Amino acid sequence: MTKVLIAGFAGSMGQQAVNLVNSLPGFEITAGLAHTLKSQNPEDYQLPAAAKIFTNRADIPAGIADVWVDFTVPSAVYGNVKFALEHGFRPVVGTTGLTDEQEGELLALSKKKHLGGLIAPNFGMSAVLLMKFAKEAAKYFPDVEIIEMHHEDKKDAPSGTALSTAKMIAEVREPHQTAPDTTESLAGARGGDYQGIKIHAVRLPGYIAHEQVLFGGKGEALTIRQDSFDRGSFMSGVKVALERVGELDQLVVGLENIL
Ligand SMILES: NC(=O)c1ccc[n+]([C@@H]2O[C@H](COP(=O)([O-])OP(=O)(O)OC[C@H]3O[C@@H](n4cnc5c(N)ncnc54)[C@H](O)[C@@H]3O)[C@@H](O)[C@H]2O)c1
Ligand SMILES: O=C(O)C1=N[C@H](C(=O)O)CCC1
Repeated sequence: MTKVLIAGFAGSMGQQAVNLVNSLPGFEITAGLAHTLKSQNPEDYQLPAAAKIFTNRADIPAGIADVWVDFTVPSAVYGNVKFALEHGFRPVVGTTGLTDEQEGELLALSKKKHLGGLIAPNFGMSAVLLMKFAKEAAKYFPDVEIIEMHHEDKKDAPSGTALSTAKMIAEVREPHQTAPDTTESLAGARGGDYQGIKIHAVRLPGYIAHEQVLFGGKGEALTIRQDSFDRGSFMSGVKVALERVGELDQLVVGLENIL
């Protein structure tokens, strides 16, 4: 039986992960980490009655779980993953907001500890395919902008998926600015900039998670779009990660790298 700790179990994604792990043969939730809680009864969050709830990660004993699933907040994720690796938990991380420098430090720590894990900015198949297709398209259409659209409760901007998309595109094109002479008469009108790739972040009620990658060429354009209409759509990727994480001997970034 693989023992699982879920950090952020009371949140929107945490609750999806709880339901997933409860339904998976061979896996059991043994612990949960939360920030603040209305109830200390695990069953109020669909956790098994025997699961231990923690509100301070320093209290979590090594050995209580094999895998640390993280759907928390950008401000907590680096400390959580570092703690997980230092205490022998294999991290499966959906929380966004890690910097390149933080990812590099965590990768080095995972190698030192010979402990595998996965950091995936998006567990949805449509987003993984969008990123792959966008990287391919950028070889032929190097002028590109990204529009990501999310619910109004999202804490970080741009989304982890949009940043990953930009990084993958940047691998196959020369860094350059499209329309470099544009003057912004309203600050921020041209969006954020990753190596010359503009990223626009939309936050609106009713939305869940969506992304468009717009490519422009001479007399033609290509638009690639994905939509996550339901948070349940991320769970097939989390399931793959749970099943594969035991085979990894270091941290891997991107679900596409374990499919
Ligand atoms: N990788 C993916 O496919 C994917 C999909 C959706 C969301 N996300 C990301 O997952 C994260 C969570 O999203 P959400 O919609 O569930 O958010 P949410 O706000 O609904 O849930 C976050 C939970 O984390 C808890 N929390 C806050 N600080 C904590 C800490 N220090 N330790 C433990 N728990 C803490 C909060 O109390 C809350 O219950 C975000 O970073 C989001 O971008 C990733
Ligand atoms: O709801 C969110 O928040 C999401 N965050 C991820 C991101 O930042 O890319 C993935 C999609 C949902």
